[in-house]
Amino acid sequence: MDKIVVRGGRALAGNVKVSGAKNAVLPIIAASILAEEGTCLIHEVPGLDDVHTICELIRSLQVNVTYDNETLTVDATGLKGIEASYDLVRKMRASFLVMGPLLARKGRARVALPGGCAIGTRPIDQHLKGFEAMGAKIEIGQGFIEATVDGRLKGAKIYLDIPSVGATENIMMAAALAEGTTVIENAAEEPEIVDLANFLNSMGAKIRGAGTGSIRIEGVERMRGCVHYVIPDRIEAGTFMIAAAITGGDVFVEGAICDHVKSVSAKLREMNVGIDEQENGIRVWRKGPLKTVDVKTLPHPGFPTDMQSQMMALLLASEGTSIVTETVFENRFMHVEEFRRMSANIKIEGRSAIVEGGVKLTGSKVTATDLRAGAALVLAGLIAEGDTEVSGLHHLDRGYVNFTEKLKKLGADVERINVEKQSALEMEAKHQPIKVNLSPNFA
Ligand SMILES: CC(=O)N[C@H]1[C@@H](OP(=O)(O)OP(=O)(O)OC[C@H]2O[C@@H](n3ccc(=O)[nH]c3=O)[C@H](O)[C@@H]2O)O[C@H](CO)[C@@H](O)[C@@H]1O
Ligand SMILES: C=C(OP(=O)(O)O)C(=O)O
Repeated sequence: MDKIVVRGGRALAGNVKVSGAKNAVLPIIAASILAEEGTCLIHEVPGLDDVHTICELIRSLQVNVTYDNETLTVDATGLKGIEASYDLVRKMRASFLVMGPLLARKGRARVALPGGCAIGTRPIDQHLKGFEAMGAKIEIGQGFIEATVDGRLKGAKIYLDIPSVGATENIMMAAALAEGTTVIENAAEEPEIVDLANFLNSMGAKIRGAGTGSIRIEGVERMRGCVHYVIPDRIEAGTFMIAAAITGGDVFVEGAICDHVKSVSAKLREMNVGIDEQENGIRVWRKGPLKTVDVKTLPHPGFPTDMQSQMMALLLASEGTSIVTETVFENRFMHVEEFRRMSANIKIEGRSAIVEGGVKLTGSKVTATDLRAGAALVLAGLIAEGDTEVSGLHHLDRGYVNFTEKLKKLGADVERINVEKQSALEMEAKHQPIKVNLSPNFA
């Protein structure tokens, strides 16, 4: 087990490079199993735990996968299985994204029920509604969802009750190989949807409208391998933008796409943070005292829920009271309790958190309750008095590559420590034999 130890007080400065987007690469890897011929060469693949989990999953379906130097090669020509086990789905909900591609290519898919998680119940009714509209029969039992279809899926008009990212992706992947045209209305508009559509189109799919609320997919009979470069991670970019702002630093976030982080940049500007949008990244610096702002999470292009806890950390450093409202997930305030351990004053009222800024944070032992909470606690640690120890890093490792190293390079006093190794060393030091001085004077 590891923990991150942060000693607050340093302003971050320098250049940090953003890795490929977790939320883009996961559906892209799921989609790669649609290729009946050729291999997919996917570049800018971050070495995250979630990426390894989805690779393990498609390997269990007899797909050949190799990962080298941020490039993933997928050969799905020999795809055989149709099942995603409970162990893999439990580890990572995005495993559910293989359902659409399997159903489209094999006519059958059996995937363990994802269940709830730390941020909410996260149902999958919209995914299933889409598959059913395309002619699939859905059965749920023994902890699995089984979808089957006679022949090919049929194109359909699907209206999503919620612009769900996962449902839009799953339906888009299934529809790519369906017979006829599918239209997804009230589709999610996140940049990751556009990246997936671009990938599918390079594989031979015919998708238009990705990035808007209405996506039109003309089904094709076969798909093939292709070459693709994954977009930079806008949530990692936003996290480093906040790291610069919270510490009163000056950081160039290399690779950040300005359009993808528009809502974060807008809020930072309102808070008195300097934002200089450049072609290959964004420079972020603190202009003066941080002003308060209210924040409401919404589907893209609104403020992302995946940036809510990091933003809350920043608001703790502002001068006054702000209100953070979470509308995407019903239970994404678990980090509040951990911030309170650091002396933060935050009150929860329904779906809103009332955050009192300007209270000096104190370093303490805290636990990441989900992956973004892990990053947010480290951010708070950067301005706390004394040491902050963040555990529960299996969450953080799902979504951030070399987080500690990247912060260190910017000048943060931060260390990742293996707890077992550290206590073994401490024990060893305690039990060192007492050295006897055998110099001639004592002989
Ligand atoms: C791997 C990945 O890309 N994960 C992202 C994806 O998750 P994910 O795709 O799971 O998120 P969704 O957009 O589907 O969920 C948004 C809301 O819709 C609800 N819902 C969703 C599907 C459904 O069938 N029924 C239903 O009610 C969910 O419970 C949630 O309240 O988008 C979220 C919202 O931006 C992000 O926080 C996650 O980081
Ligand atoms: C909630 C997140 O991811 P996931 O949907 O994979 O749980 C996230 O990236 O913050």
